[in-house]
Amino acid sequence: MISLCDIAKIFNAGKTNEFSALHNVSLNLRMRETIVLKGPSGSGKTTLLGLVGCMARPTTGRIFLNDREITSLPERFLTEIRRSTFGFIFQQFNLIKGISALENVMIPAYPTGEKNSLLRKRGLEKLEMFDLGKRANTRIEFLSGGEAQRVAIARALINNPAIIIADEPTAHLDSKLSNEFMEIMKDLKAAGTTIILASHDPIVYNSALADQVVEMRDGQVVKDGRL
Ligand SMILES: Nc1ncnc2c1ncn2[C@@H]1O[C@H](COP(=O)(O)OP(=O)(O)OP(=O)(O)O)[C@@H](O)[C@H]1O
Repeated sequence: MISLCDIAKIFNAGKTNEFSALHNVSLNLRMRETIVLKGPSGSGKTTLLGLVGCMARPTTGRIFLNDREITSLPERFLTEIRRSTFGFIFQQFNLIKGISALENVMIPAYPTGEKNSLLRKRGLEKLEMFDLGKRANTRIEFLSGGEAQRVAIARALINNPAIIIADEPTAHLDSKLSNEFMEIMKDLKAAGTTIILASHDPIVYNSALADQVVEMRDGQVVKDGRL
């Protein structure tokens, strides 16, 4: 279970441009389920994903990951939890041009300090999961949109995360690729992965995959429904 207790996030606190991005947010997210954060642009979805994924800390409130309070942990522990527990998929995939699909997939695993040959093997396995073994040495800019999407998912899986966090993953995809993305999420869920998606795409929030849909507006949860 991931529990958020009375979370607030204030940017630029004490300055003239102080902004309250999240307030009074309390949520329970169950492991092995699929949770969708839904809401208009600026409602706080990305900020919330960042807190859950240990990329930032709340200004006030506490976050528990499987009963361990993570909010007050020193930075090096947060970094370790982030690396070992979470896989991230970003809106425009954030793949690095000029290097190969395989090198992109390996990037989140470099800090583990594992031998390069082992990392390459692991990266290839992930690419092969998505039928991309043949494209391993192809530079990112030569891949199709669908291939790039699957490389981004393979990269998120390189450290075998228990939790996948995806921020507007279908925002730049056509309906066919969006549905393909959800099919891949379905397989990951079946394998026991917890999936947290932020999206205002009906293909995502109306998906049968969603166990919980959290609706956000102006930095607050306005609806928290289990389906
Ligand atoms: N580092 C920051 N400094 C100041 N304000 C920020 C910062 N990050 C986010 N915000 C503000 O917090 C609010 C919530 O942003 P957030 O990105 O979480 O919303 P969102 O629901 O994910 O929107 P989108 O769908 O457009 O990504 C926005 O008004 C944004 O401008």
